[in-house]
Amino acid sequence: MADIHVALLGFGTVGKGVYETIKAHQSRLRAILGKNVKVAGILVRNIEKHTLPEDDILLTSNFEDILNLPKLDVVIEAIVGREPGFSYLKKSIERGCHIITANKEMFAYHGNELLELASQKNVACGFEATVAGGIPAIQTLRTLLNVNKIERIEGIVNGTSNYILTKMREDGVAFQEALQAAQEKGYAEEDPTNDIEGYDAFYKAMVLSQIAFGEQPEWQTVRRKGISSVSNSEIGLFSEWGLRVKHVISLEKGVRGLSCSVKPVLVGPSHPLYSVEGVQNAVSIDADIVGNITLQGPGAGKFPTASAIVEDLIQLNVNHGCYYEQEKNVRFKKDLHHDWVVLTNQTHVFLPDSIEVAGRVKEALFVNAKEKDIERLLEVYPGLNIYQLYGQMNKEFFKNILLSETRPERKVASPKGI
Ligand SMILES: NC(=O)C1=CN([C@@H]2O[C@H](COP(=O)(O)OP(=O)(O)OC[C@H]3O[C@@H](n4cnc5c(N)ncnc54)[C@H](OP(=O)(O)O)[C@@H]3O)[C@@H](O)[C@H]2O)C=CC1
Ligand SMILES: N[C@@H](CC=O)C(=O)O
Repeated sequence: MADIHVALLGFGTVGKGVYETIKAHQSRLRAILGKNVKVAGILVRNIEKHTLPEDDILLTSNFEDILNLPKLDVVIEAIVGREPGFSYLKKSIERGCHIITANKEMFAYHGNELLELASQKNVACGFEATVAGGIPAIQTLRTLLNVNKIERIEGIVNGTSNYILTKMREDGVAFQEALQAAQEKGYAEEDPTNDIEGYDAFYKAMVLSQIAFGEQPEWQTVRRKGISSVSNSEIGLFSEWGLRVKHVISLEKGVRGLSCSVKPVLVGPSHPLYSVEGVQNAVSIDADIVGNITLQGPGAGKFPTASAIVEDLIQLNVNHGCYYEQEKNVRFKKDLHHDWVVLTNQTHVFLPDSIEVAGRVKEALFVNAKEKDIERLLEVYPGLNIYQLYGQMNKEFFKNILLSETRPERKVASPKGI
């Protein structure tokens, strides 16, 4: 039986997950592909760190050794950052290899160029693992929603942030402790700045935007905020009110063109993202024919990510080179009003008439306003913490908050040991 020769660039959490998955599922892969999948070479930064269970795999820190392998069909990239991943994948395509990547930062910058080059060279490019770990969001958009026009995408796409926020709320642990646990579990990047400051989610939003809308918003117009400023006391207060802090990306065509935000928001129990907890991610897609589809599953980690990559391996053959680029969607919607919670921190805040106050509880103002009015407010009062509210700000909502406020002892989760 013939072999498919694969090279792995990177042998960390993801690379090892792919290797072990290929080994453990060889007979299934053989049954689907009619070929054995053989790992022929592995590229790492520092070979001293690694030992391989098989002798016939080339382990190297020199990419040229990989390119010079006598037989090479697919190059799977799971290293960190824009370079050298991009250059390595370009060279792999030029050699005539199919490529698969998990590297969202690199793909947000260079995805189009790689897809174009792959199509010229008649090879395929898989990138399922770049967004939301094991959830098949990319293939759903790429191959299953072609007649539908995508109107809006909303999602929790960073496993580390969701894991940290859940741990802080459920166990009262401090931010740093929760982050360390996420690193130990292989969810967070080696340098977790991208995870906690919202860059990782931003890159994933750009990849989604490209396939859903055929374009990306101007990067500098995107409001990006991570979770590093969310405190245990805020989480405790919101939790008393029945609300959860979630880090959410939102992509939509509005009157001001394609808009995108990446930020922590408040989610009420009636909203589908409320129950997405721990390392789970969710991608919620609104399309004109089908309506809403919400995909939920593990958003990071060794095997969920390996699952996305190995499924891409199957798609290379089944769906060779298929890439449907969404036409630029020219649907315009009204600039909508949203609900927001403004934590004034005792600052006296003057609100313009365009911001309607629905309620006030102690230092929190509950308002209804357009995003641009909130942006203007933040320009005047940069110190305010403002959360968009997902869920309904109705009578029941305020009744619950007022009830929680009149309870004799208010318990606010605080970091352990503080
Ligand atoms: N962890 C996760 O849950 C997910 C990660 N991803 C993405 O997958 C990629 C890999 O992530 P992960 O496995 O967690 O990262 P790790 O830090 O665990 O592993 C990175 C691997 O890449 C190798 N490497 C780094 N730089 C170079 C270089 N310049 N040349 C050759 N090899 C290099 C490292 O070599 P060495 O071992 O010698 O240091 C290591 O084996 C990242 O882009 C990440 O964003 C995507 C989805 C989920
Ligand atoms: N660090 C990322 C890994 C998956 O993309 C995350 O936490 O989501």
